[in-house]
Amino acid sequence: MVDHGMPCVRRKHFRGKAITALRKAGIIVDVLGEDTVGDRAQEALEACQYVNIPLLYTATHQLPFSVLKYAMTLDGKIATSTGHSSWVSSKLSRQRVLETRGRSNAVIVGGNTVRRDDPRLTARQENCHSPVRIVMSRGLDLPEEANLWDVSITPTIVMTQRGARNDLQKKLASKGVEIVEFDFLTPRDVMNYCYDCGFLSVLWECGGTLSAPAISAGVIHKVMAFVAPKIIGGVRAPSPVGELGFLEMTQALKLSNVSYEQVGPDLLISGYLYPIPGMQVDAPMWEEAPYVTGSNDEKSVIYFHKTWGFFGAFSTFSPHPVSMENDGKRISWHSVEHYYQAQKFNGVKDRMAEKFAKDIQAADCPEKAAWLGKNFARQHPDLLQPDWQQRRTGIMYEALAKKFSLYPDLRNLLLSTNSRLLVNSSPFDVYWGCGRNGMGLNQLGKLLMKLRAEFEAVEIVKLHKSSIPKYSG
Ligand SMILES: NC(=O)C1=CN([C@@H]2O[C@H](COP(=O)(O)OP(=O)(O)OC[C@H]3O[C@@H](n4cnc5c(N)ncnc54)[C@H](OP(=O)(O)O)[C@@H]3O)[C@@H](O)[C@H]2O)C=CC1
Ligand SMILES: Nc1c(N[C@@H]2O[C@H](COP(=O)(O)O)[C@@H](O)[C@H]2O)[nH]c(=O)[nH]c1=O
Repeated sequence: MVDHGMPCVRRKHFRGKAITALRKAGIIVDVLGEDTVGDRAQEALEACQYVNIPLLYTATHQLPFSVLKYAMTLDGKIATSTGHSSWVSSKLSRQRVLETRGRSNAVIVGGNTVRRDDPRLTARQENCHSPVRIVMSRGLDLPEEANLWDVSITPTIVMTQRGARNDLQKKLASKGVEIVEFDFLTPRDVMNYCYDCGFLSVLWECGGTLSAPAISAGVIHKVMAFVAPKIIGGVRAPSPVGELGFLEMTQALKLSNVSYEQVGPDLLISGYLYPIPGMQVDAPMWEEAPYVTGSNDEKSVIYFHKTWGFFGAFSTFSPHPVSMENDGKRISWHSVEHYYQAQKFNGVKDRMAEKFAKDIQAADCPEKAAWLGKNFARQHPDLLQPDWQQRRTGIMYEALAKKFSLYPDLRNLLLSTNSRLLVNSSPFDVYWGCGRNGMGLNQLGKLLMKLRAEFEAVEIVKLHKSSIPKYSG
């Protein structure tokens, strides 16, 4: 395929003509399975897949392949507490970043990075491709003069919210900067925009304020972290990823296909937040049993997540009200999710905790109940009911048992899954779901399978009883 002898997979519809044409043009073409066989063919196939990663991700996710890159000190800071960050990583590491920029269609930073660093974000190579620079700024409180407004080398696009600082918009537009307005600026909207532009790979060089919502939105596929053997300290010094709302280590996002490379004095750690399409997940950091990948037979697995899916009723968000007993009183809940979230504060003798539980109960949809429950817990972990972490699985099980007992159709649907593995495929939840790389704990799936086994046991007893011949003396 390429002039330095790297092989490539041949597709049937290319058979013959393209290969001959390339060879005639003096390009060395190795055909897997013909010129390259055995272990080398496998290696070559992997090499091809790595080369094509942006294309594979873009095709699979319908979003450009996105890499979050940052340079941090050994104590996890990307700048000092004053925001000074030049430089955390070595010259050699920064050179690597320039090369990565040269292979990217766009580089994204947030408003703070522009205000603090006045970056150029070019690839700094003569006659070489430089990516389009994208600035995400909601308030548009950006300087009138900045390196990024010089578009003579490569374009700059400022993405903002409708109506933000029209005066500055005009000034920037007059310098040749493109302005794109969104009703509400989110990382996903920006990535959809990039996808529509035909971009295949995007490099995020922002700070933690923007990287966190980008990760939460599921638009970051790979992380490149340069770790410099330096310590800067500072409780307010920024870190590479801001608030993700996680409460326990089990929620940590685990990277797969991780590589470690020394670059000058620094260590470059790279890995994938989503499995590389078509490649086996290799997760060396995974210490718990990878429940979901336990079965090789895809047909034996039922994935559920969104309520509108075929098995959507398995989701705790499904609109099946449940009435649960509490202190001798029966209380009705709009969904299992409402009940579960409110239980976080149940029984806590505190007016605020009581109000939290009431607000969650009154939430007009399960999504709102989940959002409220998670936020309250994050802001007031002191108000969680004692031993919540230990008790929550049991609480969820009680609610599920009630839901599937109340609705015979749901019970039948659950029983119809026989012995198939049930997996909550939520990419954002590594406790109740399998997480984005399929390795989460899948607690919801496990509870449903436990419940199914209980229902089956009841069915067997019923069948047994009905098959005992009655004495008709
Ligand atoms: N060592 C390293 O690798 C790097 C270090 N840095 C350092 O980090 C610091 C800046 O990082 P940080 O403060 O986190 O800033 P970011 O670069 O993450 O920018 C945050 C800004 O992004 C804009 N934004 C647009 N949309 C959103 C959204 N949906 N959610 C959140 N923000 C959004 C906002 O701009 P607005 O306020 O304009 O609306 C927000 O203030 C600087 O000190 C810089 O030197 C930065 C990058 C890399
Ligand atoms: N501080 C820091 C980085 N910072 C990133 O590089 C940007 C500056 O790019 P430029 O103006 O083109 O040189 C800056 O705004 C931020 O996004 N990168 C790194 O590889 N290592 C570092 O130590």
